[in-house]
Amino acid sequence: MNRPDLHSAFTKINLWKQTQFRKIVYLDADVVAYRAPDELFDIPHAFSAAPDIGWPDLFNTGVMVLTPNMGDFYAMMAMAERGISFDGADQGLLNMYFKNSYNRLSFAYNVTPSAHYQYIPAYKHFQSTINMVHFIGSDKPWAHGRNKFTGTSPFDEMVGRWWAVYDRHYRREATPSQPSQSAEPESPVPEIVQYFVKGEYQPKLRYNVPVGQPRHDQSSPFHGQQYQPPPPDYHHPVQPEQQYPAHYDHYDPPPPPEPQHHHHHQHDGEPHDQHHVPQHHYHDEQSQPGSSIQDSEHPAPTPSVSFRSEEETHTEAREEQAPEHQNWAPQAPPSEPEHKPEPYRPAPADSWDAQRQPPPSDSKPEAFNFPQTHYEMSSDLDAFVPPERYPSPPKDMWYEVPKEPPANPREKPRQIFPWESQQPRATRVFRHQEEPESPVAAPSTESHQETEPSLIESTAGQKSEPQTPTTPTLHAPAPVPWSSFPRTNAWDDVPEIGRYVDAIQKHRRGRSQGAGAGGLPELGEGWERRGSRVTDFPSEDDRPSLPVTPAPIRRQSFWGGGGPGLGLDGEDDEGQLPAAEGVPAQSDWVCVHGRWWTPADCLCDLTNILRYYKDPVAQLQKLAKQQSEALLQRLGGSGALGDDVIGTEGKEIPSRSLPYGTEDAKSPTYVPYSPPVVSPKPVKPDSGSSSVRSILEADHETGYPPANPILAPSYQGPGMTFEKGEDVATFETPALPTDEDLDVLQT
Ligand SMILES: O=c1ccn([C@@H]2O[C@H](COP(=O)(O)OP(=O)(O)O[C@H]3O[C@H](CO)[C@@H](O)[C@H](O)[C@H]3O)[C@@H](O)[C@H]2O)c(=O)[nH]1
Ligand SMILES: [Mn+2]
Repeated sequence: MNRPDLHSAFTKINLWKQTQFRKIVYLDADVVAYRAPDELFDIPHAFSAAPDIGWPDLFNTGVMVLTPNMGDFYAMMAMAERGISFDGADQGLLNMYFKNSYNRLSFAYNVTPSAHYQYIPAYKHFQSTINMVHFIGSDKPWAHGRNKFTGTSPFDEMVGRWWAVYDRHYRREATPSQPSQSAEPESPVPEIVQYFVKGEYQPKLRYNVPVGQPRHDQSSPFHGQQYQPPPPDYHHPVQPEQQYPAHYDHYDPPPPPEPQHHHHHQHDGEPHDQHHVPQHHYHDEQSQPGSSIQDSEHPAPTPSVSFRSEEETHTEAREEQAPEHQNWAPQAPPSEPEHKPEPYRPAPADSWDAQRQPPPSDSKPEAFNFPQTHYEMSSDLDAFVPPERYPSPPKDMWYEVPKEPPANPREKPRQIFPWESQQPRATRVFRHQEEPESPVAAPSTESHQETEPSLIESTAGQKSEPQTPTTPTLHAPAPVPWSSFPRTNAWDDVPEIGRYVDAIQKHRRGRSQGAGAGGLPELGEGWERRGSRVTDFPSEDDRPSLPVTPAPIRRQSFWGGGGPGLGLDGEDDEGQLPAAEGVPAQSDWVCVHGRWWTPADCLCDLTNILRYYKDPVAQLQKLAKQQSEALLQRLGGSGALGDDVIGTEGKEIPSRSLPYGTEDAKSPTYVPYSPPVVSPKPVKPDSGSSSVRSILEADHETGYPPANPILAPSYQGPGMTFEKGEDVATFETPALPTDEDLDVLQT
C-alpha cells in the first residue's frame, strides 16, 4: 500500500496474548468514539469486526472485539513470520486467519468516511446510530490542521467530532503563560500529542526552560531529560531516516547552522537557498516577532533555534502548499540548489552502457521483489511452552463419504460425453452386470465339465490335479460348425494375383537361393503346390493376429469365495461368464508353448497339412508318432507306445532351477501346468483320409467335433511354428505362464 507507517500494525497480534483479559475491545488510534460501546464486551463470539469499506467481504481491523488466547496468538505469529498477509499489514493477515469464523459487527461501530455516492444519503439516514468513526487512510484529521475541514460534508462533520475530542483533552491555552506557581497546578497537557497535530505544537511558551536544563514536568515524555528543541513539525519535509520519530525523547537536533544573519534579510534578490544549510524552523503561529525567547537577531549560542519572521513564514507557507497531505510517508529530499557542484549522475537507464558506467541511479536493484527470509539461531533460553491450543483445522477439507450407497448402483451413469449416446453395446458381460435378457448369455458348460477335464479347467485350482491326459483335448463345446470355416480366399482365383505371386516367388528364389529367408517356401519334393495362392501359406506376419486374452476362467478365490463385484461367489454359483463376441469360448482355448490358441488356429495348421502333403494322412500319422515318442522320451519311457506309460505322470514342471529357497514355495495362484500336447493315439494306417475328415467335419447334430479326433492341436509339428524344410517335430518344454500371463489369467 506504500504506507510504511503501517510497519508496526502487526503489533496488534499481541492483543491475543493479553490473556489476563476476558475480552478486549480494540480501537485504532484513529478511531473517535461518539459514545462508549460498552456492549461490545458482552459479545460471546471469539472474534468480531465490522466490514471494510474498500472490500466489504473483508473486515476492517480498526475496531475488533476479541477473546485473547495463546492458540490464536501463536498461529498468527507464525503467519506473520512467514509473511502471510495480502496487504502487508495486520488487516490482510487477520482477514486470512479469521476468514470463516468472524462475527460481523455493524458498520456503525466502524464508520469509515467515503466519497462513494451512496455514502452521503446513508450517512444522513444512519448518522444518529454511529458509535465510532474511523479515519482510515493517510488523511488523518491531525495531518491537516483544524482549519482544513470545516464544511458540512459528512467527512467535515466527522473531522469536527475528532477535533472536539482533541480539544477536550489536548487543546492548549492560546496565550503563553508562565508555569503556574499556584497551589493547584493546571493539569498538564502532554505535548507529544500536540507535536503530532498540525498547527498545535507551541513548545517555547509553555515550558520556559532554558535549553540544556533538565525538565521537571512529570507528565512530559521529556521529563528528566535534558530539554532539547523538538523536531520540526511532523508534516515538515523530513529525510527518510527521520520519518519515524519513534524515539522523540532521544531526538538529536540537526547540526547547528552557521550564524546566518543574512538569511533573514534577503532583499538583494539573491537566491533564497544560497549557501543553504539545513534549517529547522519551528513555526509558531502565536509567536510574536521579538517576543520569543530567542530572537533571530540574537541567535542563541548552541543549538540555534530560530523563529521566522512573518515575511519568511509566508514565503515558507507558499513553499509548503504542495505537500498538503504529507504524513509520515517518506518525502523526496529537498531539491538541490542549482549552483551546487553537479553530483555525478549516471546515464539514464535506457542508455546505460554497463561496460563503462555504473548502474543508473534510478535503476531498481536486481531481484528487487524477491522475498527475503532471514533465519537466526534462537537465543531464547526459555523452554518451549506449547500453546494452549492450536488453531482448528479448516472445516471443509475432507471428502464426506456418502453414508448411503447410490440408489441404484446398476443404474447407468449419467451421460457426460456426446459420443456416449452412440456407444456400441458391450458384448462382454461380467457376472454382476449380467442382464437376464442379455443376448450373449453364457453358453452352458455342463456337458464338457462332466467329461474330461479341460486343460483350461485344470488351471482352476479346484481340479489342479490333471486327469490322465489320454486323449487329445480339442474341446469345442461351442456349436461352431467347423466346416463353415472358409478354406479359400476370395482372391484365390484372380489370375492377376496368381501371376503376380508367381513373379515374386521367382524373383525371391533367385535372390535367396531358396534359403527361404523371409520368402515364400519352396515347394520341393513331396509338395504339391496348388496354384499360386499366396494365402495358402500364411506367414507368421500374414496370419491374423490372435486374440491374446482368453475369456477369464473361473477360479476359486484365494480367500474362499469372492465378495460382491468380484464375480466369484463360490461353488454353487455355477456358470461361465459370457465371452465377448468374436472371441472363442474360453473352453476352446488351448495353451501351447505358453500361448493361447483357438480351434481355428489348429484348423489352419491342419489345412496346411492337407494342402501341402501328398499324403496328408501319412504325414499326420508321422507327426503323431513323433510326438508320442517325444513324449515318451520326456517321460523317461523307452519310446514304446503304451497306455501303461501314458498317464503315469500328469505334472509337467519344467526342469528349471529355481532360486535358492523357493524350491518348495508355491504361489497361492500356482497351478500345475499340464502339457498341451497329449499322447495322440496312433492313427491306423488304413483309416486314411476318413480320419482326417472326421476331424474336419463336426458332428452335425451336436455341432461338436468327433469325440475322439486323431489330431491334437499338434503344434509340435508343422503348424503355427512351421518353417519350410522342417518336417520333424521338435519337442519344446512348455514354459510356465509368465507373470504377465498369470496377471491376465487371474483377472
Ligand atoms: O506507527 C504506528 C502506526 C500505526 N499504529 C497503530 O496501528 C493502527 C493502524 O494504522 P492506521 O494508520 O490507523 O491504519 P488505517 O489507515 O486505519 O489502515 C487500515 O489498514 C491497517 C493495516 O492493515 C489496519 O491496521 C487498519 O485497521 C485499517 O483501517 C493505528 O490506528 C495505530 O493504532 C501505531 O501504533 N503506530
Ligand atoms: Mn486506523
